[in-house]
Amino acid sequence: MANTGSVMLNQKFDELPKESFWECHDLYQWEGFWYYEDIIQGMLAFQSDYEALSDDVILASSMKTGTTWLKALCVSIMRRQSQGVENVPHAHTRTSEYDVCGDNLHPDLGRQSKSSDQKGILDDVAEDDILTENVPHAHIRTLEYDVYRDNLHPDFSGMPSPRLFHTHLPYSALPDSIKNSDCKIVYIARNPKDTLVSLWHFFNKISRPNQEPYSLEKAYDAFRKGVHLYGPYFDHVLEYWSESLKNPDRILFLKYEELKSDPKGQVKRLASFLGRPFVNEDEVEKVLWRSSLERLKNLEVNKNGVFFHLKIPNSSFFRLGVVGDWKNYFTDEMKRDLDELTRIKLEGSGLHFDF
Ligand SMILES: Nc1ncnc2c1ncn2[C@@H]1O[C@H](COP(=O)(O)OS(=O)(=O)O)[C@@H](OP(=O)(O)O)[C@H]1O
Repeated sequence: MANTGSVMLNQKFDELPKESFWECHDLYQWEGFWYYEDIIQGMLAFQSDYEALSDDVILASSMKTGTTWLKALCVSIMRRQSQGVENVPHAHTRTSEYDVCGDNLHPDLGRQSKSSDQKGILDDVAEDDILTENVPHAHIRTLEYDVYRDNLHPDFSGMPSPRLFHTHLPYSALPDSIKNSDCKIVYIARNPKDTLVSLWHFFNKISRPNQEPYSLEKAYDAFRKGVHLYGPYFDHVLEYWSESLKNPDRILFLKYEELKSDPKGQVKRLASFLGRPFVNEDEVEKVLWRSSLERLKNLEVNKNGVFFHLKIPNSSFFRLGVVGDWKNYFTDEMKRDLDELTRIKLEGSGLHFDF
């Protein structure tokens, strides 16, 4: 079955539109969006195999829009001790590390010891604080990549509910099983200019570590045309935006910039949507601190660990995390042009990014 599928797919790949990405990867266009070949294979397996449960939570995002932060927030929210032991899905994120994908993957748990320079940060470490053990991506897996790329029928049977997963796929590419279920989806979007700058830094770091950086001008052109991993960015954002308008109880649409400007308000909104409202302000503060960039990037596991699935340093997921970093890179013309493209693409949708 799997072999037949991959033979058919190989034939199909020859017919797909193909473009180079960062001059070191091939991207294929599948139903309007651009992916690596192995991601298309993972996506097809995900689409045909995944059976959504009504209490699943699917986090979704285009790349570099706040995925790592959203995963950290959801891990922290779902594991809060104040919910009572029976409500805390103690093992469920950890289950995704071991049971879902098999435990032959040797996750780098990197459990740390307290060295004097980390002491301030690690004073906060508690039993329920698994973010100290591994990068947020290892706790909430990206389905089409970390789960289905190497496994056509992963075994989810040991996983307590609610199950938390993530996907970078556009809404149109989600399995029908998710679209037709009551399970919740949380999408995070970010303004296109910072998204592009973040994407540019990330792929220069992971794909061209010993080469000249891919120029910002080329990256800009590719982003503008929508030819980037999981692009076009605007189509991705708009699909989830319009679904969230149709179905606000099922799809929560967050913006990175709003999480930055009103962290407490937005994280309360997120916790309530997940069915885990906070009982007091201390809890809100704790979740925000545990998930903060400042803290995460200084944890030993994120400074020196490697995300075994992508074989890239955990540190590459944490950089500046500010709104408006594009101002340090864009020319006036790039700003004008991308703002105009954004205006055209989002016109009439009700969605806007004022950053
Ligand atoms: N905890 C936390 N808080 C705030 N911001 C954070 C956090 N973790 C990561 N980041 C910043 O998010 C950017 C990475 O985006 P993603 O996590 O979506 O990347 S990925 O798609 O999962 O590879 C990247 O943004 P830039 O700094 O602008 O590059 C990260 O620095």
